[in-house]
Amino acid sequence: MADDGMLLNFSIPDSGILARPSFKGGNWKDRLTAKKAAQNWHTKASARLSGETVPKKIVDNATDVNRTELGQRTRRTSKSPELPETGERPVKRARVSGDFRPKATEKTDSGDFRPQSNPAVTRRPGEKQDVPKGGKQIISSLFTYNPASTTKPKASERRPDDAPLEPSNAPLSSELDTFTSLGISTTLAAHMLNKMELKAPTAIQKAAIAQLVKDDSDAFIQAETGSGKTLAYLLPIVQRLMEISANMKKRKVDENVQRNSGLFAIIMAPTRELSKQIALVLEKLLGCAHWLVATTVIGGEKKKSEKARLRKGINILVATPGRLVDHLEHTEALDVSNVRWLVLDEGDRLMELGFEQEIQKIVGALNLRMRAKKDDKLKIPGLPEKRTTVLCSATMKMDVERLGQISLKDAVHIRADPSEKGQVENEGKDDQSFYAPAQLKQSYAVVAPKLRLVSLMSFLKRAFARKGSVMKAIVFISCADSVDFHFDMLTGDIEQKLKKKDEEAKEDEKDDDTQEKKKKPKALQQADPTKLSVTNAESPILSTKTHTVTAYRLHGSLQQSLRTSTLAHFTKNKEPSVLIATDVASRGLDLPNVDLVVEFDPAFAREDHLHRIGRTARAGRDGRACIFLMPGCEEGYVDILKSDRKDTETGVHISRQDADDILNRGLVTSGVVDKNAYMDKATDLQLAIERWALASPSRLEAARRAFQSHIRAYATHVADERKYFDIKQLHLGHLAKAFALRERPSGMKVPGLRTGAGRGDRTPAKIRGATKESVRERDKEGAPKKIVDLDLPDTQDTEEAGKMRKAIRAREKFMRHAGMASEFNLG
Ligand SMILES: Nc1ncnc2c1ncn2[C@@H]1O[C@H](COP(=O)(O)OP(=O)(O)OP(=O)(O)O)[C@@H](O)[C@H]1O
Repeated sequence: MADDGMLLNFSIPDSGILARPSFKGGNWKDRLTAKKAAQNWHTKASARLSGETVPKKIVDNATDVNRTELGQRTRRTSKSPELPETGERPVKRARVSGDFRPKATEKTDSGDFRPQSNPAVTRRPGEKQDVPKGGKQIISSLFTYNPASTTKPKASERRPDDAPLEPSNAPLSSELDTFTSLGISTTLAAHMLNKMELKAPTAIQKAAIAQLVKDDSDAFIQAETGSGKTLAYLLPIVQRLMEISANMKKRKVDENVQRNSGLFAIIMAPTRELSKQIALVLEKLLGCAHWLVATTVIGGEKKKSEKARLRKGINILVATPGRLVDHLEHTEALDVSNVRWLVLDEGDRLMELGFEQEIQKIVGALNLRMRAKKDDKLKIPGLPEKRTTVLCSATMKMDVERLGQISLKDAVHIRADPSEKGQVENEGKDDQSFYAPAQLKQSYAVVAPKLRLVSLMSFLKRAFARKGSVMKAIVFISCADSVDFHFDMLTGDIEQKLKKKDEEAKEDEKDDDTQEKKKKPKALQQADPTKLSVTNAESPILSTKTHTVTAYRLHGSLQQSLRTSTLAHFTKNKEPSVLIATDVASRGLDLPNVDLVVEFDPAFAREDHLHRIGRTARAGRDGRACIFLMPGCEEGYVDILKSDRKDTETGVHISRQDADDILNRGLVTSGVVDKNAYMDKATDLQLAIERWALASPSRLEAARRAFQSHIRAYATHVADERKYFDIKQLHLGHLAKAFALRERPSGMKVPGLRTGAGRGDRTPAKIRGATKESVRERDKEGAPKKIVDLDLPDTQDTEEAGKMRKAIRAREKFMRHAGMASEFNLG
């Protein structure tokens, strides 16, 4: 065969065909450890190639960083050594607390194998490590031992629902549907058009206004979130009062209704924020009837100034129940004998929060004083003889029936006419089914506990990547401590830690601390978790070169004035922003331009979920919502969410995302799916967050508190849904990683967690033999905090145990509600 002139160079280098990888990143010790590990493997691999047998090395499956300085994670890059097929681990791997799974070479989610290399951890020299007394730092790789999804995504779930959907809560578009056609005066309608830009009523407004303007029957207004229920009850009241006023003028009884003519309407709402919001809408409406005066009496405000306002005279009062009862008992000037409209906004929430007694007291006082005034000669002409009570919510069941017994008589159930555009035909359907707005695009993300934190970051990074794609987002988190932790992290200098990951020069190490301080942007230094006075700051990790993203926090432990100013700031901010909040922001709040709601922690009940996602897609606008679920029993919750819309065969369309998609889209900018790239980036991010948390004792403390509170909150899902949110299925060790923690949960003394060795059954909710006091947490002042005690009896099958469990659940529910009441700082 003729020589074709090509020479193939098959010469083998002296080092052999197995090139030694070069290691970058980590400090010198880390690199040395990794290098040794690779050398070790290299020797074994060479020996195998030459047919020698290698004695099996017994490796410790727990790594103690107190003992061993952990090496730089051996990345699975093209430079990394390939995995030996024997299943031997080249280096030690870390074991996650409570993780007793096989120690052999591990299979990743995608089915490929990754070496159980040194744990993915680097401790920066100079980092202060607040390691628990006698405790170990448990470090695990992000992508190992994650539970696999138990469900297969359906083809339809894989694609986002791009079809434009008819909004179900938008104003009606027919020319015939006007406010005046419903009995609203031209003055009021013109005012709404000119000053509030409200042209036509929504479907629920059409139904409610027509009823309440002409009739004094009690009513039960139920419509989906963002459908304009506030105006549905406010407009008829203002209209009726304007009519009475005009009537007085005509009969020359008086000039007009004056502020001292009497209190005619009371509107009660469960939270202070909602009360203020209602008062704001009312104030705008009263712009065309300035002689009518409205005010608020809510907890957290100065009682003295409220009393002064009540003394001057008020026609419409917006109140939280606790404060109203207080004034009824102690403020003589508060005369309720003329009250003819009582509105209970978010009626179901009022009952849930245990305001039954307060409502009973208020209704009792109104009845008593109204009767006493019956024969009064100085009656206001045109004032109805009977009081109308209106109950209002997007979700109402069970408790509301009880509320109805207390306050409603022969109530009319007002719902949107199903023949209106976008409305759901409810005929023959469960009367207690509630819907999310039809145009709201929903998705769920299946994310393993260890990946939760990086997935959230990636999700938000992606959402805010392009300016204008998402302007405002709300992230719902179960408890205040966790909100603080996540807010602090979002506003922390993690990006800097990420950038610095490869700069491991010794000079750097020496003055690491000072450099850290210098590089901290001003805004970030403010965002100290211990300083609750800071509720907004720039988020470097979400901001891009072209725009800044601001993070906000909101929860019930913040001072009322801060809560109010935070919401006002978030509302006014024209730049991209994200609000990290507890359920304090879930009910009734109308925050403009919220395009995305993320339920990072699922709501405690399906109704709460509907209210949360209802913060977007309001009044016909678009919106997106995503709920994070963990693989396993939580995935079953999707079926519940799908049943939220029963007008279609398949239920509501909810698309699915997996952690891989989220991480790839959020962290890898090339757009190409590259498993190695996103895994590396996610690991870097997780490490940067862990280093950031470890660098400050106060942050570490905040992370632990957040983790503990999260577990406690998890135990308070309603009984019906506990099969999806089963605390016994929670892998606490993995979950701790989502709080940037490297310590054993048992060492943290999580209430409800069995401490010590032998946690084989991993049933943290069981605290057999534990006294309440032993799991009771104390607040800063040393006062015992409320606890959720889930102590279940061992004899679960006996009738007695069944009864006991019922009683315990009832108590839990109470505790939850009691906890929420304090969370909201109500009344
Ligand atoms: N007729 C209308 N035309 C246009 N926008 C309206 C109309 N009525 C109300 N809105 C707007 O719709 C938004 C939602 O109204 P509102 O807060 O009353 O909803 P809701 O039904 O009480 O929601 P939720 O159940 O979440 O409390 C507000 O921004 C309000 O200004």
